[in-house]
Amino acid sequence: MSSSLKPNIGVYTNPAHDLWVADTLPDAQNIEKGESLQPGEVTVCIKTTGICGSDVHFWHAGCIGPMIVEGNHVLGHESAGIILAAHPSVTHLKVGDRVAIEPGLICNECEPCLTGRYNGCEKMKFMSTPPYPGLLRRYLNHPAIWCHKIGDMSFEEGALLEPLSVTLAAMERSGVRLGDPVLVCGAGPIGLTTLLCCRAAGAEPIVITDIDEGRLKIAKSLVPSVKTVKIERKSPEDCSKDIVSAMGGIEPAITIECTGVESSISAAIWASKFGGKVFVIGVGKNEMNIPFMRLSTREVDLQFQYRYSNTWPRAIRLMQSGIIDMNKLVTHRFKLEDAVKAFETSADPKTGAIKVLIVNED
Ligand SMILES: NC(=O)c1ccc[n+]([C@@H]2O[C@H](COP(=O)([O-])OP(=O)(O)OC[C@H]3O[C@@H](n4cnc5c(N)ncnc54)[C@H](O)[C@@H]3O)[C@@H](O)[C@H]2O)c1
Ligand SMILES: OC[C@H](O)C(O)[C@@H](O)CO
Repeated sequence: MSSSLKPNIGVYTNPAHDLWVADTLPDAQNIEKGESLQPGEVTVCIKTTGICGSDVHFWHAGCIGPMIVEGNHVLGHESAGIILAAHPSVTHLKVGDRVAIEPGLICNECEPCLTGRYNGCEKMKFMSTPPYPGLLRRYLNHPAIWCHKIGDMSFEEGALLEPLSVTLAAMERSGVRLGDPVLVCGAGPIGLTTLLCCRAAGAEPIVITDIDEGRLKIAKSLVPSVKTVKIERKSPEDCSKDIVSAMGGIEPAITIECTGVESSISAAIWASKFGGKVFVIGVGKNEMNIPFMRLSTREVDLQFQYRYSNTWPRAIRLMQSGIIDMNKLVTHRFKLEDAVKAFETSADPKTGAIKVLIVNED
């Protein structure tokens, strides 16, 4: 290990909506003395971290539903880096290995954990969801089992495995098949990743919606065959007519909803074919009005996703093979020391930011 580590710094927010970079744990001196690791842990020098909409939300709103920022809180859960030290009990990772970090630490005892759907673990410590500090730091101690080797993949791609994981979980449970007419609502990072996955899965035709023309242009540049619909101030039922028309008169069999906005979910329900499915990744208000009788009389399934489980190995294969290329989603890069600028850029729609990355240049 290097004998002169830089001080460990992290990116914080608090209930007063401040955002700042300051010292954090583990302390660099303790890392150097080899005193900071518990059995099963490794120290990772984090190289790249993506900013997620939820990070911006924790900063601006101070909460997501019941997850509330109550003190000084480190953000970030989309990270990749290099192993700096390993506890002697760790056998499958060594110093110098490049890894992507899965941010959720589970209890391994409850029914969801024991049946492989560990995203349902009630005791999940999801790094960056209060009160568990996030990954936006220079150095991190993390259980080795939640560090996935990425070979020679770039750290940027390693960081993008987390949003890809969200979409892969949705792809698996929504059951998109070859030739399915698919609607993707929202062309943010998750919607665009979903678009790439639906194209790779052979969905056809694919329509993507957004209220922002710029984001629809990016969708078109990623997947030229996609049909785009700019959502105007119309009723959800009228928006659904625009969607079906863009699909060439075909009603979507599956919608992957990536906004969490009530009117968008409703439009997707109105557009769906009899027996179709609206699969909601987006998160939104605690309670919503949706066209219940349309769901009922058209036997449209409404399904939801909460994070992911067992997606990283699959995501790594897709990224490494080039089947999914998310590099074009990266619009901005900032140094860790400039994280405040990075967050301001990510939060400002005028910047055209899609995925903003924070890079530790050590
Ligand atoms: N379920 C999960 O585990 C999980 C994980 C990650 C993200 N999410 C959620 O997924 C959603 C998408 O994430 P993101 O990072 O892409 O967010 P984002 O905010 O960057 O993107 C959402 C997009 O939806 C567009 N939009 C807003 N209203 C719309 C409407 N009425 N019709 C069509 N488009 C509309 C916005 O312009 C934006 O481009 C968010 O709600 C996020 O919190 C959920
Ligand atoms: O990808 C994971 C998600 O962003 C998180 O669940 C976040 O929304 C709340 O913790």
